[in-house]
Amino acid sequence: MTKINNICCIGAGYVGGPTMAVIASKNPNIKVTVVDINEERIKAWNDEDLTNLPIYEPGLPEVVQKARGKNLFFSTQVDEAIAAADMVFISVNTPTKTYGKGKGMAADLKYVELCARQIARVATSDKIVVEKSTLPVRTAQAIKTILSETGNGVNFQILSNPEFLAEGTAIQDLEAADRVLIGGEQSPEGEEAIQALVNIYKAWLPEERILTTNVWSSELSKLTANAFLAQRVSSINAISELCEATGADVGEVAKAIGMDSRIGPKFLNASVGFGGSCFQKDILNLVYIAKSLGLVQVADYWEQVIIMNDHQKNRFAEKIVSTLFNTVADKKIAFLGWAFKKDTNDTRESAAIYVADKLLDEQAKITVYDPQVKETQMQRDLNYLQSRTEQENKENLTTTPDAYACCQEAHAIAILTEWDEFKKLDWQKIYDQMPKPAFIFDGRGILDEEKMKNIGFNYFVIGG
Ligand SMILES: NC(=O)c1ccc[n+]([C@@H]2O[C@H](COP(=O)([O-])OP(=O)(O)OC[C@H]3O[C@@H](n4cnc5c(N)ncnc54)[C@H](O)[C@@H]3O)[C@@H](O)[C@H]2O)c1
Ligand SMILES: O=c1ccn([C@@H]2O[C@H](COP(=O)(O)OP(=O)(O)O[C@H]3O[C@H](CO)[C@@H](O)[C@H](O)[C@H]3O)[C@@H](O)[C@H]2O)c(=O)[nH]1
Repeated sequence: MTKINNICCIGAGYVGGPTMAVIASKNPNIKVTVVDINEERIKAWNDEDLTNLPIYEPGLPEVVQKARGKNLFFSTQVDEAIAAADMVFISVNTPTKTYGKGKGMAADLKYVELCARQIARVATSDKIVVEKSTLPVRTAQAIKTILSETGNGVNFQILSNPEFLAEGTAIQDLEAADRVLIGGEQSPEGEEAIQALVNIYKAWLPEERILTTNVWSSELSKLTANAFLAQRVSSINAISELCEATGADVGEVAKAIGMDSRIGPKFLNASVGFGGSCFQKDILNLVYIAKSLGLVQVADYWEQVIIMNDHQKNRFAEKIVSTLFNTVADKKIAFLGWAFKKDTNDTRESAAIYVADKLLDEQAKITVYDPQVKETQMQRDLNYLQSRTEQENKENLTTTPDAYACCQEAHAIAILTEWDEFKKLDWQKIYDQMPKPAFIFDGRGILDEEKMKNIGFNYFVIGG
């Protein structure tokens, strides 16, 4: 029976950091070292001041504090940590390819391959290698080939253990996971490796929530779960446009359908469009896999989820322009929120970026307030699109650390992220400081429509 004493996790990002912090805090006898090539990130993970952790995630500082320096370590010494480990998690980024074959669709596996090669180069003892990153089906086979051709007599077992945490609720998702999925080889050695990983999760999760499958099912289940979740958002967003055209209310429709136990109430919030580092990337990857296999109808079916999401972001921006008398040129538009959802500082694929880009094309002046996102990040997000010069982005999109200052003198307020604190703002005070007519475009449906209208706002909500 393989007993794990030492874990190394390659990649100290949104997944590697929180996941290993929870594994370490629940398994005090296992030494867990999280390594990364990004020195700044590792420095932040080791910062004495826990408010400086590189990731904003409720509950994370407490878990890190519990284990860090005892059995949880963050380091840039990648080779040493790999060499010492019985089990190595690969938790590096797998973004959409931006070049070559599959550009704009396939997952870029170069970071994963580099990890496999590094493990192969450094290992002198047998190891279980765990795919934590989200990967296309059959990637484990590629990793296995790289690892088994080293010729140094070291044995490797490859497991797929996709992560299902959502940002903003990562700690509770990890501590009370609906399920943990472990895919492994159907052989005595494979079973033993699976069991070693099961034992780690069993430290805090009931065994019936730990599901074991073959490797390919595990890899495909991760992509499928995200595709189904994103599909729900695009489905309700499609209905939101229909609601706006007919006088139905998308909140009421979502409640009515969600009470059907076959549909269920979760993930039915109409919005300005889903963002985040996973949904779009994983669906594009699924579409690419289907296309590569000649499954045209399957590919088209899932691609529609992305098409609908792009449409939702566009039409929100267009609604702002058309409502403001067809011009936002030189008008101040206040953005409340930049993160892709509340309770995270992550902005990857955030709808706010695309809405801002469209409004900047229309020569708007945007001011943003987000409680956790830094201005440098916002500028990076915009510059990445290459729609205009960095100087122009800097001049036309500014930030403020205060929501009231953000909204002062604004022609319109656009709510892009559902931060709880936005609900508690003094909306009368905000109204008093705006030129009239004053507009709110609630892209998250978080404000009380009647109250806003009574104050005097022209209030537009998605699906209302
Ligand atoms: N973010 C999420 O909520 C989430 C949830 C579930 C699954 N996933 C998947 O998990 C994986 C990681 O996502 P993330 O959001 O944590 O990414 P991330 O970009 O936040 O972190 C990845 C880290 O890996 C590091 N890295 C890359 N190559 C390396 C190497 N060769 N050696 C050492 N470090 C290296 C990077 O410097 C980076 O800090 C992705 O495949 C993603 O799809 C993400
Ligand atoms: O009813 C809803 C639910 C979500 N969203 C949006 O959808 C996006 C994604 O939200 P969420 O799924 O909560 O966050 P992620 O951190 O992206 O988590 C998803 O992606 C992760 C990475 O693969 C998976 O591990 C998680 O299970 C999966 O929920 C965000 O922009 C949300 O605002 C909506 O617009 N309406």
